[in-house]
Amino acid sequence: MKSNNKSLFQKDLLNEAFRQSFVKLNPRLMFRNPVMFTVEIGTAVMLIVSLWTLTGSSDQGSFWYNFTVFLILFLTLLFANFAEAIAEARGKAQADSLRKTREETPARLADGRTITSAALKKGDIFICEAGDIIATDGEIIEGLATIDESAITGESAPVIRESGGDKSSVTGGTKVLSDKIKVKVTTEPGESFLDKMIALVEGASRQKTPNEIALTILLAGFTLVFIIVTVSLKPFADYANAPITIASFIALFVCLIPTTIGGLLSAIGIAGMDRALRANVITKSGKAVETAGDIDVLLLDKTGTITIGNRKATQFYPAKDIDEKQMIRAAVLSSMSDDTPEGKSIIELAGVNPLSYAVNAPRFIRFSAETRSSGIDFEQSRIRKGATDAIKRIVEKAGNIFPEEIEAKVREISGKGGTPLVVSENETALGVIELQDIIKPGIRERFERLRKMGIKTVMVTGDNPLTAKFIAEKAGVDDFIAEAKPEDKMNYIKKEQSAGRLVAMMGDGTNDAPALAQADVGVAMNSGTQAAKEAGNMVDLDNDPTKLIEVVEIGKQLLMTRGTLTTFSIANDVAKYFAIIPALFITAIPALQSLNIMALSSPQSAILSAVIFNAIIIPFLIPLALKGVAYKPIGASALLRRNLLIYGLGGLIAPFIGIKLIDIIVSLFI
Ligand SMILES: Nc1ncnc2c1ncn2[C@@H]1O[C@H](COP(=O)(O)OP(=O)(O)OP(=O)(O)O)[C@@H](O)[C@H]1O
Ligand SMILES: [K+]
Ligand SMILES: [Mg+2]
Repeated sequence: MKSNNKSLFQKDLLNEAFRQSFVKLNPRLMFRNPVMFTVEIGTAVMLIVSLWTLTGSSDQGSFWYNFTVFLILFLTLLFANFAEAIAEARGKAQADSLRKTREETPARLADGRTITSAALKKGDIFICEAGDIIATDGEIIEGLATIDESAITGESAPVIRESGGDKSSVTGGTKVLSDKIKVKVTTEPGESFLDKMIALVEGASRQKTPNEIALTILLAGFTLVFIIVTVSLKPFADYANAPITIASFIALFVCLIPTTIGGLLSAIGIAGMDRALRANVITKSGKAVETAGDIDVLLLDKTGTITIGNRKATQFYPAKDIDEKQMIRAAVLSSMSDDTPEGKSIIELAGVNPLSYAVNAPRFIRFSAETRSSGIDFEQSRIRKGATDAIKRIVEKAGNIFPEEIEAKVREISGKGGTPLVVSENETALGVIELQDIIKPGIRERFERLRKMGIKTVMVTGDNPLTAKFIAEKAGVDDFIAEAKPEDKMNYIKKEQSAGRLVAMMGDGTNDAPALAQADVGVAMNSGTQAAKEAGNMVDLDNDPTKLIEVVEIGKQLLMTRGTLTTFSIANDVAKYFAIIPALFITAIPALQSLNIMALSSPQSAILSAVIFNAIIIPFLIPLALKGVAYKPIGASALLRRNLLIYGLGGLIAPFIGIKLIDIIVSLFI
């Protein structure tokens, strides 16, 4: 997607949008937009009035005048439809490029048969080797491979995906560059990640967000009020003996109601999701993008998010009376079937083949974020390795003493930001393994930016408080939670939410799924596990944990664009009253001439100029609606002041100039 960033108005998109502008005139579609729907009724009435004047009746003015008003209103409708259509067309173009990625590919099953990707069902297992296109979404159950994901991310650097751990997901349409993997299908045909995304970006499943619905209702309310205002002018005009033509009534009404925002509202929403997609973030709903704009707290994982995530064993520290060989044996045996990066790195550091230790009928205990330990049972041996507090509990529960020198070593390793893993055999502590991880470069600056936006960052980790503190300070997060189990993350989110705060969370592991689901904005990494991706409401194709910063900016930009264009829309109607009201009453009440501050040449020219301005302001603002107003992290009130000045004052003044200029041109013709 990054690779085919399109310019705002491409020729094929324009053609499609042009066609859709007419299709959308269908009153049944128009009805969803109350402001433009009333304009459509006004347009129809003007067509009837124009035809009526052809019968020779002259009290409504000439055919050409009435027909011109009709044409301008018709154009207003087309412009509003075009705004929505061009926003949708841009989404469709993205869908097409995604669709290319999803083309039929052969899949080689584990039993040697080859079938087409469309026939793959959930649970099937297929094999991919260097050069193969991965047939559909799945999880690697065996092996490791470098994969080119540029088809979906536009990023050409290959990525590594491997079984076990939190980087086991593969996406259909991506290409294996080296090695061989066994993949278990995780989706039913037609429901793959790409299928869902295509439906989404095509707008098929786009629903109005609650904010958008609220604004639509508000605008409908405005429209109703102005219908009453316009209608109540009638007795007033009769009393003043100043008959008002239907064209004048409708022109006044259309200028009074907020047509600018009414015409651009839905384009603004579509463009927001589109911008997220361009940032390589797939959003399951427009609501998530908007909510992101209001986030107060951001929860981040430590391992893999703030740090690179390949925690590597760097040193074995045996306890006082323990032989190093004995400790290494226990460390290696406990990692025999531990395919986490931690487990693999322990075997690597030991440099021993685990099979060289003969063990009978082993039972492996896999690592879980719940127990924070892993290990092996065989014959008379129970070997465990894990977080200090987890192992300490095991040791002390059996009535054994947890050695002081191990406690000291643990503190020392943690104090430097390393992760200590304590090894025990038969409930006796044997020593400590030091694991190290690297803080991602540039992360501090990114957190600084979040702080300027007023967002609190909280690091959550299963690691001990000392390690957590070290990393938190180094990375520059505002707060941290240590020794957190999966439900702790979720409970923290609940607590913040009950205090009225909106919480975002990024995660990739299955253990993050409950928290991702609970968060107001849950962003899962595309490389993450299937459970994480299903629980969140956004997926980041780039697997960049700091992507939330961009998502927040896109959300803020969306909310701001909607707010400023609403302000603009209402402000820019004021000049139109000054154009139309004097024009209506000028003959009956000459005193109203003083309101004609633009010195418009004639009543008819004034009315035409106002409706022309009202129409062309919509296409004028389409680029702004699609690109969004510029976001600057300068604090909410400064931003509001700045926008009110530009769009409020600008919206007030611009039409006085615009209408005057149009009047000069129009007066040449009438
Ligand atoms: N393979 C493993 N075997 C045994 N213990 C482990 C293993 N991997 C990690 N641990 C221990 O379990 C703790 C919790 O791990 P977990 O993956 O839940 O959190 P984390 O990786 O520290 O933090 P994050 O939530 O940021 O991923 C780790 O801090 C470590 O002490
Ligand atoms: K208007
Ligand atoms: Mg982890």
